[in-house]
Amino acid sequence: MTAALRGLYAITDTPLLADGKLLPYAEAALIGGARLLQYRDKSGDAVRRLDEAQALAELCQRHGATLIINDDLELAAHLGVGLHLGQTDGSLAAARARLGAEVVIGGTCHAQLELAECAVAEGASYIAFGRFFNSNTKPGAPAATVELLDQARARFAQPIVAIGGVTLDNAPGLIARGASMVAVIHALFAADSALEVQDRARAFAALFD
Ligand SMILES: Cc1ncc(COP(=O)(O)OP(=O)(O)O)c(N)n1
Ligand SMILES: Cc1nc(C(=O)O)sc1CCOP(=O)(O)O
Ligand SMILES: [Mg+2]
Repeated sequence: MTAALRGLYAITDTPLLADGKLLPYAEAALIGGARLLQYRDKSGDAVRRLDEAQALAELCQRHGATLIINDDLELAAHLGVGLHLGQTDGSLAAARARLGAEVVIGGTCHAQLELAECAVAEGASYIAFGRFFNSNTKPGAPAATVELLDQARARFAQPIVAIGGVTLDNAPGLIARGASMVAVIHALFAADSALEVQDRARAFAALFD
């Protein structure tokens, strides 16, 4: 079945979800209504990465959500799940050829429609633009404006992901301008409890009703 690419896109962050928070907080986001969950881990610890990604794949399956692996085609291929690639993370076309037609593959397009043209031509399932606001997680990411969303929506049929400093306050403006999904780390997972994550996820998800 093709994944519905609309709604809350939760992205994990290893430092933020240390001390045993990864699985309970990820599950809370899924219970709250996140439709996509990205495993974003920048460590080189292959054993832990495989363990964690496998556990997240089971959680996503249980909650009817789609798991996306950041950066790592081999891990995505091993688990048979989705993949997100940035501009320096390898060929999107090669990833599509390897993972097959049905798997969700996303591409980072920063604030450039030309990058989105390439991503679509190479088989991206969604195109991601950002950063729209100040980001706690990635403050140095190139900045994008909301006007870009108008242009992207007019030009592309593919679902559009908005990322970077997205909060419950600013997400409605992104959705109104054409974002099919909002990708969130800090405003979702920088929380004192799993219950708080669940409440925040539910509030993000309700913005798409
Ligand atoms: C949904 C989504 N959009 C953009 C990114 C950023 O990808 P990238 O530019 O490769 O940066 P890293 O996340 O790898 O630091 C993303 N991960 N997810
Ligand atoms: C991983 C990432 N990529 C970005 C981009 O603009 O491409 S912004 C970003 C960080 C998103 O985290 P937060 O919700 O905490 O700002
Ligand atoms: Mg990357």
